[in-house]
Amino acid sequence: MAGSGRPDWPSGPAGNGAPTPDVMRPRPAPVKRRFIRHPRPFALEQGQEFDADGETGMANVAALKDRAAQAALAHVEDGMRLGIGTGSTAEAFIRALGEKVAGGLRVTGVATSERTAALCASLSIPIVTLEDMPALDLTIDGADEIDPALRLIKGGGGALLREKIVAAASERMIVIADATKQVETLGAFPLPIEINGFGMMSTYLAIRKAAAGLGLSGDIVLRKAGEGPAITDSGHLILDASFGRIPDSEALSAALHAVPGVVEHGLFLGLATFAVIASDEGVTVLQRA
Ligand SMILES: O=C[C@H](O)[C@H](O)[C@H](O)COP(=O)(O)O
Repeated sequence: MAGSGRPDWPSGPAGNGAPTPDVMRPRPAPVKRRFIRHPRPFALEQGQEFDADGETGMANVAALKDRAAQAALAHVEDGMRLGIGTGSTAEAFIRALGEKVAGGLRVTGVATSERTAALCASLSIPIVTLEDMPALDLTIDGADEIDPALRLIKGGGGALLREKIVAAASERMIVIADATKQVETLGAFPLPIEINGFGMMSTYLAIRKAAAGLGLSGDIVLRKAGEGPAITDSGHLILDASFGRIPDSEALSAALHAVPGVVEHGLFLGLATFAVIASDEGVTVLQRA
């Protein structure tokens, strides 16, 4: 675009004329995870890979998710108002909850995504909206990363906004995870940032600047779903920011919230009451350090 001072953008992915800068290229599908999150307690070599569905080095990851989900179920009491999370670990919990409900447990849930709402409906778990039931007793949800202070990265499944609203409306939040999610410092998992589609390039640049002010850099990419951008349940876009290591999550959270166009980010700070972590050694409860 000669003379405008603006680079030439390819045509927009959002169907609204919004630009697609090179830096916002799609993220490759995370088929395999490199084992960098937590060297213990598994009998894996540092750097060894395992399949996302859990074939290497420790018991099937899906089985660990089930184990964490079952342990969390013990905290669900008759009559509770429940926030119900999103993702594969949350789905293990929902299936276990469905069996309890079929056996007579009475709960009323608020779903953190359309996907979760559909699964709950298929299992006859009663679901209402957060407008109908704005205060909740307990939310149970998964996470992408958990640090020793129970700070979380969430949003790998794109549900961060509703998940955060629901968690904040709950008296307690229990995080369920397999032990690969434990990290010393957040940031190996790209941080999801939900943004409004309007002015997304300006928002992207402002995020870069805010992060640079905290000494953070790295790729920030627009999440894709097939050929087009991934659209959240609330109609927004997601940027995944690979900062690598986030030494001050609170400062980054505040800096991101100050950017117009940022709807929410995947740093969950001060929301988790405790975490139920499943590994080959069993289930441990992680309290805030
Ligand atoms: O948006 C998705 C959520 O934050 C999930 O809870 C998170 O990505 C963890 O998902 P999973 O249990 O599938 O690893």
